[in-house]
Amino acid sequence: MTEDEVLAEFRAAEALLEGHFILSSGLRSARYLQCARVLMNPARGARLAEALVARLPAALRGSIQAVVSPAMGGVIAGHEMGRALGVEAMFLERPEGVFELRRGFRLAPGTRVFMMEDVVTTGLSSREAIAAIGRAGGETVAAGALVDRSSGKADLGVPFFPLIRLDVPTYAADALPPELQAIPAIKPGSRAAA
Ligand SMILES: O=P(O)(O)OC[C@H]1O[C@H](OP(=O)(O)OP(=O)(O)O)[C@H](O)[C@@H]1O
Ligand SMILES: O=C(O)c1cc(=O)[nH]c(=O)[nH]1
Ligand SMILES: [Mg+2]
Repeated sequence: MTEDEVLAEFRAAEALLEGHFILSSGLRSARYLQCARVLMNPARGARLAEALVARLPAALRGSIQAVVSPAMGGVIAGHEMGRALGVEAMFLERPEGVFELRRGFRLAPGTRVFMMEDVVTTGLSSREAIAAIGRAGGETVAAGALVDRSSGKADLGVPFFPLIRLDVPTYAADALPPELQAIPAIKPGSRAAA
């Protein structure tokens, strides 16, 4: 699947939003990739996961033993990656503020994990997820995301395979351009405000 074909899936899902958004990191942006709208169509989610799996080096692909993803945004993306890779998919959640495996999910020591996100902006959520996988005994051998909007800046500490890379500007809350200052901000994600 080409970058244009992936973007066409996002457009068809009405997932390319414009406005004034408060991101998980607290940064602001005039654009938001609403992956939940992409993944609400199971066939579309499966197509995108298969496209990402097809991009993984064969040796890596064959070595992955589990997919782990950070809730909420990563849950469906991770589940579809598990289906495409033929391995189990689990998710991390943070009801007490720090990502952990719950619900009986567990990793045998040394399990080779693919960490799957929906979107990477600063990479903080991904790094927190990878740290939680390590605490649970797993080894994150690579990470993926539907979208890397970090402009190539996010360093996850493991090989990273985004389906598409987008260059989308972000701004500190006290350095907004006039067009964003003029619009009320909304916060679509679920991380508690800092
Ligand atoms: O790279 P980062 O700067 O960490 O930003 C990306 C993260 O932000 C969003 O999640 P959010 O924290 O909004 O919560 P959600 O997944 O529960 O919607 C998204 O799902 C990623 O997890
Ligand atoms: O950084 C984020 O929180 C974020 C950006 C984006 O475009 N989409 C999303 O779901 N989260
Ligand atoms: Mg998230």
